[in-house]
Amino acid sequence: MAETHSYSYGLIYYSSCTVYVRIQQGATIKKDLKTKEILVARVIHGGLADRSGLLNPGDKLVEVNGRPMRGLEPEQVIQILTNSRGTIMFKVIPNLTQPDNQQATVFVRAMADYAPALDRTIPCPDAGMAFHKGELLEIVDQTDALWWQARKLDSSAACAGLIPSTNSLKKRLREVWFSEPPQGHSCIKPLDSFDDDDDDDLGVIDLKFDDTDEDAVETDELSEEEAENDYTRDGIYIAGFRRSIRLWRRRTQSKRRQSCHSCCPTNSHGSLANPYEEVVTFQRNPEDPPRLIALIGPSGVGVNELRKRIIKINPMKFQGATQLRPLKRSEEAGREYHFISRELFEYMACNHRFLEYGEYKGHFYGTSVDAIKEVIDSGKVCVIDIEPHSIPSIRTKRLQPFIIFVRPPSLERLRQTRRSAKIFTLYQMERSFRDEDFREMEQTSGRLETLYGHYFDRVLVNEDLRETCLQLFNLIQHAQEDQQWVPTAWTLPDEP
Ligand SMILES: Nc1ncnc2c1ncn2[C@@H]1O[C@H](COP(=O)(O)OP(=O)(O)OP(=O)(O)O)[C@@H](O)[C@H]1O
Repeated sequence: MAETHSYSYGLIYYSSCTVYVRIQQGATIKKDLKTKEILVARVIHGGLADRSGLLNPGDKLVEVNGRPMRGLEPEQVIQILTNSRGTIMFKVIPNLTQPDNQQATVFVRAMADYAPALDRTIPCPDAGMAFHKGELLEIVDQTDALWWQARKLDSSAACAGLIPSTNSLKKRLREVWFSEPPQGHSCIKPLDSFDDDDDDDLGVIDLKFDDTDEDAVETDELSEEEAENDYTRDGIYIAGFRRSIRLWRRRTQSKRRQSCHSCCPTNSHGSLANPYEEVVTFQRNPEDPPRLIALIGPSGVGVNELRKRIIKINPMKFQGATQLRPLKRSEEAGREYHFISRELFEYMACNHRFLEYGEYKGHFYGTSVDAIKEVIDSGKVCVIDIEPHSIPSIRTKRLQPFIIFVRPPSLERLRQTRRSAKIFTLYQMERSFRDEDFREMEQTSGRLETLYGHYFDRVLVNEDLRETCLQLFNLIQHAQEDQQWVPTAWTLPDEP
């Protein structure tokens, strides 16, 4: 049965099969279709009725100002209330079999959007509470299997609102998902197919290439041996992201973007599994390994630059994760890369041991979870730059990542601050930024926030490089030392 209700005495909302009405602020009533009696359906947490303690679900509303209620329709009851002036007297027969409502409050992070106004199934749309992905909710009542009551943590509203239970929301998301046109899963590819597709990509790109840029073109002549501003300090090797990895990212960018849309856990299909993620406040014990710091941002925004700078400031405290690749003459095992056989690489890829992997010029490259863990276990803060689709792989109890999204400033500020900056493109190693790069950065940034924003612990606007570096430094400290909301699963003891 659906519910209708009124915020004040004057407002009535109801749907056709509805026999619930909200009286005053904080309760809904319903008509029992068998007995024709008017009952209190629900008491809204924090509302007037709840605070008075006088009304409970199941109470029979016998009279209002001396007028019998039996046989009336809920909207007639509301009309009576609307027309009443001064004190309104309710005669109520209490429901003596109150359900045990002593449940613990649960905190969750919404992993899907919800709009009561668009939900045909909500019993009482006016009592519903809209929320967006990423918002923290305090669930105060779960007595009803289908509809819970919750408050937003960052809201000052005293009154709770109706939200769908996990199962109701899953059902609704499933309906939405089935009504969407099917998406191709281009992400499901055997390892070997990367090479061929990359060549295709290059073909397309070559056609688009602007002649005036010829001098700067390096495409396939890019030196693989070339490290990128890598250097050693105090005997510690400090690496930026290797060019080969970044080139691979560039080459496969369009495909990975597609795959994000069709099968990433942030679309309606993915959130089906867990539309509410239970969370708790968490204070890291100083004795525990540091939390992983993961930077995410649109290409060119400065994620790699920030990461390198932070590590350079204090290489004894911060470190990147060593990547895996076949050994070359000039390289030293365990410095830029760890080296493993192709068989082992494929085995690790199949067993989800990489956060990210790819192939460039016949060589596989990857960042393994073990490499990150190695840094963390050494007591250093591991700072990595990841692609958004890798977020679910790192959101584990083992790594406990603090995810920072690096957002570009306004177009105007980008033009001003990036005058001497060089963009790294598939066609050219380093060229000046153009307006179209800035616009693409802005669009990608918006898309990433829409798709993945609920995973971001903080957003950092990279305007002035020195200032952003300082802010990043402070954020990293905050991640390690201050209390935060994290998935409850991270705090549970390991199963034997
Ligand atoms: N705040 C800033 N002000 C000026 N220049 C910046 C700023 N942030 C980054 N840059 C410069 O912008 C360029 C691109 O930065 P970076 O290489 O870190 O991009 P990215 O986010 O890692 O993207 P990609 O991985 O695609 O290269 C570099 O030349 C970097 O020095």
